[in-house]
Amino acid sequence: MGSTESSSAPPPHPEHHPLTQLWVRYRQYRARVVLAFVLSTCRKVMDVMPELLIGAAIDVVVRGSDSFVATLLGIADRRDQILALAVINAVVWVLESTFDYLAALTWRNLAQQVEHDLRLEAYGHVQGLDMAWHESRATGTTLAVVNDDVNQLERFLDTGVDKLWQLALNVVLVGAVFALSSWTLTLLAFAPIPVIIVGSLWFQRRLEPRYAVVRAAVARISGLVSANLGGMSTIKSFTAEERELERVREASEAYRLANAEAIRASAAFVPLIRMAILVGFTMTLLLGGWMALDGRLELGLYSVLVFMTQRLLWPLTQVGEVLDLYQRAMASVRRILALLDERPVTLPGQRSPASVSGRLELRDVSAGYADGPDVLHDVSMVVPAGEVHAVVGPTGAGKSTLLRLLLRFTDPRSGQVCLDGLDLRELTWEGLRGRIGYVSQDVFLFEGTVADNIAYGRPGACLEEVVRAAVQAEAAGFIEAMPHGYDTHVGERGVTLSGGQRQRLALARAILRDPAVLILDEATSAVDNETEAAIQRSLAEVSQGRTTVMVAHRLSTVRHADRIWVLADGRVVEAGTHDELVSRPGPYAELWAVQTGTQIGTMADAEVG
Ligand SMILES: Nc1ncnc2c1ncn2[C@@H]1O[C@H](COP(=O)(O)OP(=O)(O)OP(=O)(O)O)[C@@H](O)[C@H]1O
Repeated sequence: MGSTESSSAPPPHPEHHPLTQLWVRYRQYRARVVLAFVLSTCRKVMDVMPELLIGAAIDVVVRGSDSFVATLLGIADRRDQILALAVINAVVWVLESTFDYLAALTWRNLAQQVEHDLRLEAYGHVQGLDMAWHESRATGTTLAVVNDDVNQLERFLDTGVDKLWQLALNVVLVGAVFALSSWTLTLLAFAPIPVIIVGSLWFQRRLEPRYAVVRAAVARISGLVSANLGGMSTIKSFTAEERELERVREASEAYRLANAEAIRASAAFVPLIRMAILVGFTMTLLLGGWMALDGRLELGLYSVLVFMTQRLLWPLTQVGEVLDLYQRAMASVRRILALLDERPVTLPGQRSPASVSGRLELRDVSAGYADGPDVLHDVSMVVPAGEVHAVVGPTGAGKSTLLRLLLRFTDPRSGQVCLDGLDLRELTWEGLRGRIGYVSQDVFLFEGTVADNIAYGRPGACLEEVVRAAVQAEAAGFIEAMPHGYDTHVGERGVTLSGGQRQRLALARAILRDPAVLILDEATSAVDNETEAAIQRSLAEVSQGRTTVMVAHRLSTVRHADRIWVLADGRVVEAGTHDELVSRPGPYAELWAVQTGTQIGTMADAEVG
């Protein structure tokens, strides 16, 4: 859904009713929705027939050759008339069962299809939103929309819409039978309906905000639990289990109370409706009976109307339940549509050059987050194609922000970032990110095998290529030592691996991509000195012919870089080779002295680690 057809539909007005918005947005379902309504209607028509047939049968018994059936079908014999009614009855039941089956099939398949498509659309949409959007929103909140809210709509489409339609049809069809029989009884039987409708609308208005609160409470629990599961080691290390349990208890209690509020309102509905029904049913029974005794109403018709009053009014007790489902679904649809209406700020460009040399340039770049102050100020730097450059500086200096600009996770507030002289904003995602191998500070591994995780860098890579990348990233040794080697399953987020092992897998993944640009954000911070030295050697090899930008705290990691950029407070304060920088007093030389434990200026050739 969505990607093709919904995008060609005119954009629905956000203030329109959620169902109208769905109808406008997803025109591909319209034919199936209409078919489902037609089948439901046929089923309902068949459904009211048996009562009419009972009335006709009583009429046959009472009036014989003057009966309605005799007149209509031209059958004189009473036994034959009853036989004819029995045959019609059998046909009606078979038809009803058939329509019932087809209607249920259509509604349910539609519900499943919508659920499937909407979930995919919502997830696809979320993936397209800016990193800033993701960082500002609890994962669980988004999860609640993609899972729970989409399910809620499915439940409504599965049974709710059909039930609502059946109720409405019921009123119309039974109303027609009444109207054709006796106006007095019609008025009596229908008298409670306005009470029921006004009551329903009143309840609906009261329920709506309550369900919005319920949905928000669900999202809160989901957000909290998913964040806590991700941070379990921190919770345990601070023995904060009790505190966290308490926070979840509070969130769950808020959900329970919100639900209790909604239930209190919805549960009062049915008893109210029952009282209204009592009046209508009693009046039909009483006055209809008197009219039959007076000979003003045929006996057959009297029995039909008594049954029909039941049929008319009792189903209306379900209005509360259906409205319940309806309100929950509408609250969910609003949230889904609000998510789908989120627009990414960072949009891809149109260009995707066939080949890229990898020259990077920042021209007077200033950048920041949301409404906050600039965290990079007028940064200008050039990384010629094929060179290895490092960005160092104290924590909070803006190093990661600079890397984010290179990947276009965010755009500069002013200035330009260019690849091969082209502003990154002109490039497609594939044209930019497709050229980059990125190893982030917080390595993300997927549920799957080691080989799968490395091959993520280039789907379709053969095992030989995967192994070669692993060797280059100094990962082959520990992978081969694992019980199943490359087929070893790494748990969610790679929790079964050490930090250093995860980093090396991520490096192998980036190398396998064979990118023009390699971006490493603290890519070797978690490995020991020996492994780091080994990775350095392999990096020297893999960075041949590709531009590499690396951020590192450990200066020993970057000392062989072609150029080192020193950032402080969001500005470039120094730049040069390691030897140049250590040979003159400045922040780099100071940092180097601190890290090697030597005097400034005397340790240009110091070996570290
Ligand atoms: N997602 C964000 N939203 C708002 N501010 C942010 C965000 N990420 C970073 N910052 C702020 O931007 C500034 C620069 O942060 P950045 O992560 O770029 O520094 P860094 O040099 O990489 O630090 P570190 O060495 O600790 O990783 C900091 O003041 C930080 O608080």
